[in-house]
Amino acid sequence: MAAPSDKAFPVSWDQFHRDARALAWRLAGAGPFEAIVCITRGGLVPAAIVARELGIRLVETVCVASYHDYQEQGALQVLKDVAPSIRAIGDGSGRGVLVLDDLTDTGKTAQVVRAMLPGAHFATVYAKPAGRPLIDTFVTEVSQDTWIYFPWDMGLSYQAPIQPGTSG
Ligand SMILES: O=P(O)(O)OC[C@H]1O[C@H](OP(=O)(O)OP(=O)(O)O)[C@H](O)[C@@H]1O
Ligand code: HPA
Ligand SMILES: [Mg+2]
Repeated sequence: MAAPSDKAFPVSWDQFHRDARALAWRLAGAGPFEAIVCITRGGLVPAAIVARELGIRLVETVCVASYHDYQEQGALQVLKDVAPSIRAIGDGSGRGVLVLDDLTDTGKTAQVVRAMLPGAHFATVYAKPAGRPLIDTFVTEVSQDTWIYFPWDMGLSYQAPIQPGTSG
C-alpha cells in the first residue's frame, strides 16, 4: 500500500475546464485523431471537453477501476474492453486513437490500456512523476505525494485557518 498523500491540489470546475482546454490546444498539433478512447470514469470529463475542441465525434470507453477506497489502489480491474472497431484503427496498432484520462498517478492504469492500444496517443490533464513516462501529452505535473481533488468529488465545507486556535 502506498503512503497517503500529504499535499492537497484542489481543482475547481473552472480550473479543470481551463486545463482540459489547454490540453486540447497541445493535442491539436499531435493529431489528426480518428477517435477518442476515454478511461472511465475520470476520463469522461476531459473527453467531453477535448472532443468538443477538436471536433471528434467518435468516442469510446475503456472501463478500468483500481482505487476502491480513498487514496488506496487495489487490484486493477478492466470492466469493459475497447470495441474491435476502435482497435482496428491504424491497422490494429491504435495509431490515430487518442486515449484520455483525468490523471496518471502510478501509471498502472495507463500501462494496462497501452497494452491494448500500443500505437495510440496517451493524454492526461494532470500527471505525477511515476506515471509521466507512460503519457505522451499532459498539462500540469504535481509531486507524487500530492492528492488531486477533482470538482466532481468535492463540495463546499468549512476550512480551518492555517494558524491553529484562531477560528472565529
Ligand atoms: O496511474 P494510476 O495509479 O493507475 O491511477 C490513475 C487512475 O486512477 C483514477 O481512476 P480510478 O481507478 O480511481 O477510477 P475512476 O476514474 O472511476 O475514479 C484516475 O481517474 C486514473 O484513471
Ligand atoms: O491524486 C489523485 N486524485 C484523484 N484520484 C486519483 N486516483 C489516483 N490518484 C488520484
Ligand atoms: Mg480513472
